[in-house]
Amino acid sequence: MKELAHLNKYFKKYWSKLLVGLFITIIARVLQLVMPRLVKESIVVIENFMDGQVEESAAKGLLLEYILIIVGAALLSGFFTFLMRQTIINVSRYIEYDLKNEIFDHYQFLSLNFYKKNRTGDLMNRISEDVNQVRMYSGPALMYGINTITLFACIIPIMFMTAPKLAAYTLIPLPILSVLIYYISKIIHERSTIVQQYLSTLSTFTQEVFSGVSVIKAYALEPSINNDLSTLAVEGKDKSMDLAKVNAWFFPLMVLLIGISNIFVIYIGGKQYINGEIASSGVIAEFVLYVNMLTWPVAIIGWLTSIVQRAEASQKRINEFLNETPDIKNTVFEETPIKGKIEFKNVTFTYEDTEITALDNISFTINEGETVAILGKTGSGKSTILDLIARLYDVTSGEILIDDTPIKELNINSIRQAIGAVPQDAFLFSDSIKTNIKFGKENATDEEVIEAAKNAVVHENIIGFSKGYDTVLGERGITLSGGQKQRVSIARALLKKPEIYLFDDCLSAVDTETEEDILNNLKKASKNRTTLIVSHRVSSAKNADKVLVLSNGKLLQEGNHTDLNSVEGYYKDLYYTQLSEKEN
Ligand SMILES: Nc1ncnc2c1ncn2[C@@H]1O[C@H](COP(=O)(O)OP(=O)(O)OP(=O)(O)O)[C@@H](O)[C@H]1O
Repeated sequence: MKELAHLNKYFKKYWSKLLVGLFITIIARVLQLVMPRLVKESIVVIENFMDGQVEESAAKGLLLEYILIIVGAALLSGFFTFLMRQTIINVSRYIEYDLKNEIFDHYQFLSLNFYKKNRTGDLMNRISEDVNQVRMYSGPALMYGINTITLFACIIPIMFMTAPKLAAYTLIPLPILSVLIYYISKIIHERSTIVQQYLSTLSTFTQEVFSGVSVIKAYALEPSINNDLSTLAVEGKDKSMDLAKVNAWFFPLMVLLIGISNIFVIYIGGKQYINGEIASSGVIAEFVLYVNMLTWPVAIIGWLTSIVQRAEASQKRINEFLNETPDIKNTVFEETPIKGKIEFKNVTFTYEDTEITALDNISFTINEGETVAILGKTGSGKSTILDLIARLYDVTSGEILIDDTPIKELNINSIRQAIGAVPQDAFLFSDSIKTNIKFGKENATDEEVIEAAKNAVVHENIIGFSKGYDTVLGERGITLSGGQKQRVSIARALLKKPEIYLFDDCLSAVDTETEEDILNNLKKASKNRTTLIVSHRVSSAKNADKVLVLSNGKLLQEGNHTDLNSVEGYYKDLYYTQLSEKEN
């Protein structure tokens, strides 16, 4: 229960509703007790009538009175049971809502490293499946727990007061039922976890197949994919059958044990009645009803135990993530406006997971408003520089200064708000083009969106779609070409009008002519704004104030186009190679 203590703050939050639920449950169960007692009284009345102790009309009157009370109590008990669910189960839904929000908020707060260490499926599972297990504890388990305790507390003393020996014999099979249900629930849980795992493997597999359907068709992989799928499906079916087998034991066992308890009541009660140890056969009927009322709560003890164990395990998994702290910590809480000067001082950076040193003792300065192109072979560390400026990672050694202040002494939100980043793999949400562009500035007007799209040279493409800017993208809509995606992503950054632009190889999928147009527009749009353009093409570097050439994480060359073109080296070679490619 140590892990589940995390939920206590929520129980405290909703304590008044839970207290009301507790009272309602007690009332509902007490009302339920009216029926067995009055059934016994009715039989006593019939026995007395048979013995001639009561007149027919008086007996009929009493029976009618008892029937009406039983019906009234049953209706009231039903109504209170409804209220019980409305209070306690509703509280568990509130707790589920709060817990999901808490986890989601925490996820957003964590650094990129956390997402690299953990698989998306795992993140999703903890916020959905695990929270669901925990909800079973905070709702149904709590409700049935209170229910069971109340029923036990009321029925068992009544039984012992009415007929102690009969009560003792009748209750013997019930703990056995409880233990059996506990073991069966445990096996059911183990097997259903395996079935769940198969289902999730199957859905991940099919999801990947659907996403990569073009590759599968192009390589005619359908037969082998079908084979893999049917192997997975057959294994999943076998596991489901295993689960169905134990599930099938659950109710027959319950019925068997209730039957045994009933036989005890009738046999021992019957003997006691014959011996005169109990006054009326009505007691036997009363006890049969008690046994039936107790069976479900007794069975539930086993079920509750396994629910609590499962919830504990799920909450442990949730707590593991909730206890994660972000690697990148914001220690400055007031806003720190950014102008745009960037300085790298002997920066070395090694990725924790791969232990690849992406940047090795790099130093350079970019003045406010300057445009800098970063060139270099693939894997030379260009994107890493941009990630470090956005403080997605902290440097391993050395220092990054923004506006002459160490980056760690600046508010992390202020830094990110001052940045308009266009990543290498443009990511667009399954929403309209307009919403995707407005991601950069939520309150932007339509005119501003159009202006940004024009500067990114994608406006003509957008208005070519029948729904224009309202065209929905992604799974629910159309698929943009690689170049169109990149340009929508550029429009998003331009709309933001940030102090620092970070363009990460974002023109790789557009033709050289469009690239030229975009670069000209960028020049205007990014005037007086610090701009870093990572590229493989010299065309992106020609107009830059400065060019940085990287090789294996080291700074190989630094200078402007003219400087670098006048010395032998990577830049000049690249320039002439690309020039001759263009001419050819
Ligand atoms: N998230 C990451 N985790 C671990 N290693 C990484 C990560 N990103 C990059 N690397 C490694 O760091 C090195 C530098 O990568 P980086 O992406 O900065 O290069 P790049 O110059 O931008 O390459 P490209 O031109 O292909 O985009 C590479 O060896 C890469 O494998």
